[in-house]
Amino acid sequence: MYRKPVVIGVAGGSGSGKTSVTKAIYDSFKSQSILMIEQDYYYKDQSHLPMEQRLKTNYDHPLAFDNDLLIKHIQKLLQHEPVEKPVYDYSIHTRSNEVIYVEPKDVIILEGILILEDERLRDLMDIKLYVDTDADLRIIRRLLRDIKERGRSMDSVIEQYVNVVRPMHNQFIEPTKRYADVVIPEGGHNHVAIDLMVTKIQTILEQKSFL
Ligand SMILES: Nc1ncnc2c1ncn2[C@@H]1O[C@H](COP(=O)(O)OP(=O)(O)O)[C@@H](O)[C@H]1O
Ligand SMILES: Nc1ccn([C@@H]2O[C@H](COP(=O)(O)O)[C@@H](O)[C@H]2O)c(=O)n1
Repeated sequence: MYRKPVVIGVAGGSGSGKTSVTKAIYDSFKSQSILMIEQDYYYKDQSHLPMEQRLKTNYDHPLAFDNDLLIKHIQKLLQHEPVEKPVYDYSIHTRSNEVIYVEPKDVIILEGILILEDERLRDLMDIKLYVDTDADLRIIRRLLRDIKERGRSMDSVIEQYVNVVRPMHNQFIEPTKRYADVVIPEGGHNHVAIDLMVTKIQTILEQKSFL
């Protein structure tokens, strides 16, 4: 006998605060059974490509992601089977050799810029969130984070933002807001929205029937 997991999707532009929101929800459930899956970890494997080729990839386009593998993994977790989640290394623009063994849990949070773009992923979700933060704040946050944590230079972050991130955001990410059940302004420090989400997830968990 087991309970069907609750699946929550958290989308939003790069630097909007998706990871912060996801972590805040995760931390509220620590005593319970919860796991996070980052769509970034499911960027297509590029280990067969030379570095100069990897630098040219458009990482903000839906085709950059291996959603088939992500969906396969979610379906396994929904059937209470474990999966081996890939690990992504931003400094080499491909997956690392590691994998993380992930056990099924009662709550699964899926987080990523384009997590609401694929209808097959949306169909697996019980709740869809979109973290909505103005573009000026997003680029400032991204600049600081990518230099500190992702091994990038200021020039490369700005060049990528202007030529790729911004146009792809407007074409593919922002339009997915219409699929969201809840839009969370400003991201990780919106404690009211996070508390409301935690309460809602708890209610769904209690309502889910045992199979
Ligand atoms: N509300 C906020 N105010 C200030 N900084 C924030 C806020 N939310 C997130 N950040 C910071 O901005 C950066 C990007 O946030 P993150 O949650 O990683 O965004 P995303 O996952 O959407 O790219 C991180 O360094 C994070 O600490
Ligand atoms: N090799 C890569 C892979 C992805 N990116 C950028 O990451 C952004 C998504 O991550 P967030 O945590 O910011 O949501 C996305 O906008 C890609 O441009 C990258 O720079 N290099």
